[in-house]
Amino acid sequence: MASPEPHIIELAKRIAANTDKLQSYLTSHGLPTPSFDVDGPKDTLVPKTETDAEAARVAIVDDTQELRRLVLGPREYLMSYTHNELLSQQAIARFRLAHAFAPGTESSFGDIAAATGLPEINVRQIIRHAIVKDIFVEPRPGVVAHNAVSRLLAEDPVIHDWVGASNDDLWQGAAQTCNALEKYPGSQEPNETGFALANSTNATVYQVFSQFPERARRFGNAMRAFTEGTGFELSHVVDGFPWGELGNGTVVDVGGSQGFACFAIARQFPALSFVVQDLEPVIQAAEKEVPTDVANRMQFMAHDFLLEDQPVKGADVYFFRWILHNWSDKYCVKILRGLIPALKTGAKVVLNDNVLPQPGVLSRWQEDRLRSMDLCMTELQNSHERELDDWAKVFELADPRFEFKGGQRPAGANLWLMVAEWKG
Ligand SMILES: C[S@@+](CC[C@H](N)C(=O)[O-])C[C@H]1O[C@@H](n2cnc3c(N)ncnc32)[C@H](O)[C@@H]1O
Repeated sequence: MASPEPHIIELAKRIAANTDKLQSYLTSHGLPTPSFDVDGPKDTLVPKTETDAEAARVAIVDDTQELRRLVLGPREYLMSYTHNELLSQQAIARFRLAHAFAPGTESSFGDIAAATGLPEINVRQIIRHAIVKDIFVEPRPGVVAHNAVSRLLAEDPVIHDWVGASNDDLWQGAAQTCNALEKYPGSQEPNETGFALANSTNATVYQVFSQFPERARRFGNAMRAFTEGTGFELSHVVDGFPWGELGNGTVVDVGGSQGFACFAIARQFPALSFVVQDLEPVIQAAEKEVPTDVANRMQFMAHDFLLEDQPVKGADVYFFRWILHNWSDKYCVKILRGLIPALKTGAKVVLNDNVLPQPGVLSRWQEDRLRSMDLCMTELQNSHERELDDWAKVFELADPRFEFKGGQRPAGANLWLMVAEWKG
């Protein structure tokens, strides 16, 4: 019997086959091949509906990473200085190195130093480190030019904000998280976090950002880059719950921000009425921007769910989109108990939120994103992402009269829709 093929050969063959599949898809749809040339595409765009081509792309990401780690071996893998990747990205964002010269032109370390105020020696070390990570190119010694990645940083302010916030805010919090876990063992408080230690404060992330409007703006923009991506479309909320069965009922969107989710639902279900609740400053801004086609069915209301019980009594649905994952179990229980005085029998609490998968269900790449977000919640808020059973437990802890009915992730969506019914 032939001995089985070594795993690295199996991986390499799979990578070749999937790369072929991806390129055939791009060619047959007139799409550009991936390239970091300065004029290369910003994304390798394969619509999620193209399941074969997208599966091939995802498999390439997973398999190339595994192959790389295998050929490094455990020792070199662990000794590969991955944190410095963040340092050169942080420096590029902090000192606006990508903005020091225009895409399509060339520059020198000295000119970049003059444009940014950084010493030339630091510019050289940062840019040359970034170049080995595929950001910028050096076509001739000492001459720097943009590639597609540095060009994106130069031209897309939202991506620039994402890189800035993820390094200056998230990475700093991450680096202090073990210190916070030691200092505040088992804490569920949002001000006893790595982020708080990194900012030498005992304030929460919201309180810190309220003191630094520019950081708050950048963080908000960075989060928006994330939440406006594929899989977060509001159509999943509109189509993923039987809103029509509520007839002319009322939906309260708790922590509803500007009310975007309600606007989308309202357009599809003209008999429903909505109350959008959020903190006072958010509501003040939101009220000024209500689209006229739904304005007569939208009420905006300042409501702090940590300080007050739910003031809207007898609604059919209390909707929480991307709210409870921000809070530890202690605060989720508090928020849910705050609903109880308002709940009529049969009222539903609808969550639109992350659900952690069991290990190995998703691709390694997708799972890594979710596990990273899980850690992020701890770094920032002492919260964590939850498995479906964890969500059930939160309702059970809040009150046994909540019947958690589970949920589903609409096809192509990132967030799940989950329902609990009040049986009180
Ligand atoms: C991650 S955002 C989600 C916003 C919206 N539901 C969405 O899906 O886009 C969290 C929201 O919770 C709001 N929030 C935070 N603390 C709150 C509190 N104590 N009471 C009410 N809203 C709060 C924030 O202002 C923010 O709008």
